[in-house]
Amino acid sequence: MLERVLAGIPVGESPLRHVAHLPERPARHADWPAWAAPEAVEALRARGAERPWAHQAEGADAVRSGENVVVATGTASGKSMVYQLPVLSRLLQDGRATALYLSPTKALGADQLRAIDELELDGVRAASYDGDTPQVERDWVRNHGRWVFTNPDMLHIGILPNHSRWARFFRSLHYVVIDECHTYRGVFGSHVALLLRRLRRVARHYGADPVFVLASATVADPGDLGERLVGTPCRAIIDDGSPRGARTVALWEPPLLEDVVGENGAPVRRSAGAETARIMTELVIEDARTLAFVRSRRGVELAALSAQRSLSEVDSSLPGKVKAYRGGYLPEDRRALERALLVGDLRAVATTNALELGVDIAGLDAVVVAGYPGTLASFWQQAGRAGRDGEGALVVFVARDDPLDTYLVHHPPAVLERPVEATVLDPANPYVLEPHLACAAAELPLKEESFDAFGGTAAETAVKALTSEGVLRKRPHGWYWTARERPHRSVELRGSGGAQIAVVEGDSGRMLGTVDPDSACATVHPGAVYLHQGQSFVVDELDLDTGLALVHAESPDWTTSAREAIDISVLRTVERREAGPHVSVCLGDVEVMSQVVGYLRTLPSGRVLDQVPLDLPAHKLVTRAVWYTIGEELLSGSAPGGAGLEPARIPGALHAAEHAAIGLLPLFATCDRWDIGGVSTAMHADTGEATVFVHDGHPGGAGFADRGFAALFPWLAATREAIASCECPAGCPSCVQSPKCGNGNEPLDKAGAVAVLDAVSTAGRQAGGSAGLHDRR
Ligand SMILES: Nc1ncnc2c1ncn2[C@@H]1O[C@H](COP(=O)(O)OP(=O)(O)OP(=O)(O)O)[C@@H](O)[C@H]1O
Repeated sequence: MLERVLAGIPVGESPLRHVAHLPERPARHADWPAWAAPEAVEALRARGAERPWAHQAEGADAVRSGENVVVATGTASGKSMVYQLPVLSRLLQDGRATALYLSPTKALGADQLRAIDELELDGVRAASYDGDTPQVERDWVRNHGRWVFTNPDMLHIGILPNHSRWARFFRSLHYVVIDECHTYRGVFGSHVALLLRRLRRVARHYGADPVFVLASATVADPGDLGERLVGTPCRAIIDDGSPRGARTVALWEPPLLEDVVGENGAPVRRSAGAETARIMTELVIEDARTLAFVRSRRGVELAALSAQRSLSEVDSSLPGKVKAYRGGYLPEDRRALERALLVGDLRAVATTNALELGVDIAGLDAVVVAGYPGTLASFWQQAGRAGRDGEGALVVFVARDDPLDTYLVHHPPAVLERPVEATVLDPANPYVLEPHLACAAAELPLKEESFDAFGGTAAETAVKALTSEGVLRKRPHGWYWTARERPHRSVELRGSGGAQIAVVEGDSGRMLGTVDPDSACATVHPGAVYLHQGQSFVVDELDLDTGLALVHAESPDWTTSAREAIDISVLRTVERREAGPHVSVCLGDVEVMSQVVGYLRTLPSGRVLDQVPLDLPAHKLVTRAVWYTIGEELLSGSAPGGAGLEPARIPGALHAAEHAAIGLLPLFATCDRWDIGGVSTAMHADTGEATVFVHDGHPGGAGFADRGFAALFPWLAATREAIASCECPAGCPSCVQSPKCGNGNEPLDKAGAVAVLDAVSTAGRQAGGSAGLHDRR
């Protein structure tokens, strides 16, 4: 297959940066546990699981014996059985017992519910309770449901606030299943962690103490993720006993285009999407069943279309064998596509990450990953769809024009040998904690004993703040919510809070969706191209006062990206480390003033059409940041190991180092480059020195800057490598240009950035690496 996709490319122009062969892994089996209900075992066997794999038996045993468990094994390793076996057995053996299943999306919940229904076990009474459940059915589920399938949003807004109507269910709650729990990261993860603390408190109120079963893609330290999410220790099951076929992994960097120039004359690479369409075409001709993961819905449609076009020139029967798949399609259409791919009627499908989670598709011949999906965990989840028992499979990772992707294809161990990342979330963020404590108090009055479950002193401080603001009232028996309106609706689990901006089609008045007020200026500014379920709209007007963005349907050729100008001031330094006399590294609270000053229009080829100025208000954000300062002697080179930069080059060098560092932080913290921002300056008023800041993009922070602080020197070393290994002469989107730079990517000094990062890294090494640095709190 690899030879086929490389055929016709002249030697010397090969985009292949590395090829690795991953060996086959045979299955390890165990026996069905003696406690399992025979009907459940029979039903699972009838579905093809003759005997459990070793990790399934280990996990299920632990759950049955009352341990909280997080199972973090590979894609399609049968994680569902780890909860299905103990939950079904309990429901069959105890006619009162109940269980709750939570999934991050309604579609995944529906898939898992269908899998349970197909087992046809009497008396289990599994039912979904989400936004789509009709009112009459809701009453039935509350009164009779035994295994309730829902999502965090519905638990938050529909179930916990009305817990007294769910008394029967809570009283007998034995198990809570949290599927795909690695998706609960960043601010969303912090919200879900607090929601689960509220759930445990309500369950305890009814005398139940449920066991938690979490299923996760492989993540580093799953036990820690489980404990952070649930608030109590979790045993990690990681020793994967499922079989896996051999795989070849190819790292691919699209070539630079000769006749296209980007911003400031920078070279542009062929887009990952175009390259992916080409690879898909070759694989279809080779008769390989292929899945291509593309980052955007629009990209998915374009890749499928382009592959169909090329195939029509080969054989008129081939274009029909390629399709697109993404969220926003009707469930029955999605099912039909999944089936067609599984049975081989379809040869290739281009998809968004909608096919990454939960959907039971595995054993394909090839997977193409177009652009790093943000985390290694996601990458392996996607790659895991390829590989059948006893047969080879191909995985191609195609780099996008971006520093992180560049770094990865040039540093194969960072993809192939690095442990997957830990999932970052911070339930102590006061911006998240306070509203959940208000919800908790509205559910059941808060007592001092409750503080421990919500983070101890952080919770106490938050409750005091809420009391002095008049949100809660202290009475002899605890803190009470006294307003008539409950607080739940004002807490947005998937956003940072505050009133959402409604996106409305001007002509029809149809509401398409909502966006976070914090990101509205960047995503729905006038002129922005806004995608909704694959359809393209252009924003006519953004009114922040009324919370309205008016759009009309239009599909221009270009995409838009907002440009932000940012200013930062230090409110409090929480931690500070000195790396020798000239470099210090700090973590603290900052105030970020940002303003969207314009937007860039870019063609799919990468060619930048123009920058359009905008006049929008500035936005204030109080959050966490990591920053390092560099003394003048080290920048100029008068100190040993210095960067040797003329004063005129310093701003460009720092700016370039900051951009690339933002691009590389996702390697160390599970964030997206859009979750963080940065500022660099040759002289900062608060530090008195040249400073590079990288800050969280959410109020109160989401834990990303903290991760950056903990891993600063490895992070800067990777940043330096990403810049140095890019072959462009003076900076391009693959290394130091940023897609959201408010200064139009000027000034940028690529060589200067390498010199600065070398000087800082040397100072760090001489000070004894990150572990040996002098700490000052
Ligand atoms: N012990 C077993 N023996 C044979 N097949 C099994 C066994 N356990 C599970 N399977 C099958 O393996 C496939 C994957 O199972 P499942 O969907 O539970 O995996 P998963 O780890 O949850 O997947 P994902 O990574 O997509 O979340 C299913 O088709 C299931 O029927």
